[in-house]
Parts: sequence; C-alpha cells; structure tokens
Amino acid sequence: MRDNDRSGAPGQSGAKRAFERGGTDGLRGDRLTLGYHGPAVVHEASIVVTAGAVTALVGPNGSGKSTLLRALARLHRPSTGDVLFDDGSSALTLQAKDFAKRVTLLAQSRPTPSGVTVHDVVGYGRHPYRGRWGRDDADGVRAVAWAMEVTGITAMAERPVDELSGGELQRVWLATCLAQDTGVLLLDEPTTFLDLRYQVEILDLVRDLADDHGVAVGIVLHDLNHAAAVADRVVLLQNGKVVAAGDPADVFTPQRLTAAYGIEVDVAVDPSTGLVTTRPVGRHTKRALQGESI
Ligand SMILES: Nc1ncnc2c1ncn2[C@@H]1O[C@H](COP(=O)(O)OP(=O)(O)OP(=O)(O)O)[C@@H](O)[C@H]1O
Repeated sequence: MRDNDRSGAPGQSGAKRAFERGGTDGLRGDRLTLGYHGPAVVHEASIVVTAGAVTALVGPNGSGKSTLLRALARLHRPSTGDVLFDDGSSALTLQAKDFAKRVTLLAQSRPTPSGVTVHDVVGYGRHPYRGRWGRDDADGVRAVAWAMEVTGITAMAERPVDELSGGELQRVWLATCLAQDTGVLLLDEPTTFLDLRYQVEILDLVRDLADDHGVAVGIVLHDLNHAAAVADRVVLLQNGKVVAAGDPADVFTPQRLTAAYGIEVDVAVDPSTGLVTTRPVGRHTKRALQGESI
C-alpha cells in the first residue's frame, strides 16, 4: 500500500510467515461517540483502519486515542456510531470468537499472570481457534513459533513471564497478538518500555505486516516522528475529536501541532529520507536556536 520511495523502511521483510493467512480485512469506526461513566470523551470520531496500511492515532494526553482504539476492539460500546468491517458488516454484532479471529488489540497495560511461561502466554493468542477440548488448531504451533521469532522472544520461551523486564514483557504481549493471526491489528503504544533497537524493530515489523501480509494496523503513538516514519495515514485527536486525518506531511503542520499540544512545534522534511520530522520547541531549545548558550 505504501510508496516504497517514501518509506525509508527496509525492503526486506522480517515478517515472512510460516503459514498464509486467509484474505485481508479492514475496519472503520463511523461517527463514534463514547465515554465512561460521565460525559462522552470521544465525540463523533470516524477512523478508517485500512487493509495493507498503517494508521497512526496521535494527539496529546487524554485526547481519546486509547478510548477510540478500544472502541474499535469492542472493549467500549459506543453510545452512537458503529464499527464496520470492509464488507459493511457491523463488528459490534459478531460472536466474540469470530471477532477475535479478525481483530486483536495490544492494550496499554495488562495484568501479568504468575507461574506461566512465555510460550504459554503467546499460546493464549490461539484461543479463538481452539476447539472444545482445548486442542490447538492445525496452524497453532507454527503461528506461535512465528510470532515468537519475529518479536525476538524465542530464546526466552521457557522463562516465567513474571520475571521479565517491561520491554521483554511488551514483546511477549505483542507476540500473543500476532499469534492470534488477525487481519486487523490494533496496538496501543507498542513501543512503550522498549529500548531503541526494539522500538525500531517493532515499527519495522508493523510496516512489514501491512506491506507483506495486508494487515490493517491501527497504532497509537506518542512519538510523532515514529508516526511519520511508519504510518500511511495519521489521525490527530484533540479533546476527543478528530481534528485532522491524512498523510503525515499534510496533517503535521506547525500551526496544527502547536494548537493541539499547546507547545511550539517545528516541522521540517528530512532531506535524507523525505520524511516529515517534528521538533517541540521548549524554552531551552528556543534559547539555543536564538544562539544563546543554554
Ligand atoms: N477508565 C476510565 N474511567 C473514566 N475516564 C477515563 C477512563 N479512561 C480514560 N478516561 C478519560 O477519558 C479521556 C480520554 O482518555 P484516553 O485514555 O482515551 O486518552 P489518550 O489520548 O489515550 O491519553 P494518553 O495519551 O494519556 O494515553 C481522558 O479524559 C481520561 O481521563
């Protein structure tokens, strides 16, 4: 889906699968309004998570990114609006197991189970495919092995998950989602806790999944430069509303970002990659830009 000349991403796929998934899927939220116990926190938000593309949700803290992503994953029921697959069918009325074969969510935080191994946890991702007696489906072993390999956790397969670092655990949860083998992959801040290498590898993997396997990826990211590097489209939220959506180069304007984040933001194009880059200008940066010592 993405122009290769714009991606700056490696062309070699690290995500080649040992099995082929059937078909592609896309998902969209149509004028979703939802809240928790009080007033709505997301208002009439529409978002398209397209097959074979990466769609990044960005915006300041509390702007509704996670709430909107969780609505797409059916964890919050909207008071108005609908969540629809590409074929026009509503995701809100699908049986839970059938939905879990089509959509998965890497949530921001999950309770860590105790007394279970990494391999066991990744195997949880196969739950929609398990029969009544808990046996694996035919693709289960290969799907789990592939998910562990591409997230770099094969060597820790037998370690108890409650002994892992935050970054290791994050990769285990991502592998669990990948083992679920869905056409739609929703990721809420997947690079949290990850060191530089794994931030880049996870974003490369996300790109590979969209490019090579037609996966529809919806991803919440705080780092606007990561969003510009990995996403085909960005959706900018502010106060629970979508204020702009489209190509990162169109959405990321200094005026719009400054208004959304309440801090001056510079925008430029990196001449070596052609990607749009953003730089928040704090007091010290401003002084340095003005040639003062900081
Ligand atoms: N469980 C909850 N109960 C009540 N209000 C909530 C709950 N979770 C989030 N909110 C509120 O909903 C609004 C949107 O929160 P949300 O987590 O979707 O924002 P976000 O853009 O993902 O923020 P962040 O960048 O900080 O993760 C905020 O005002 C938040 O306080």
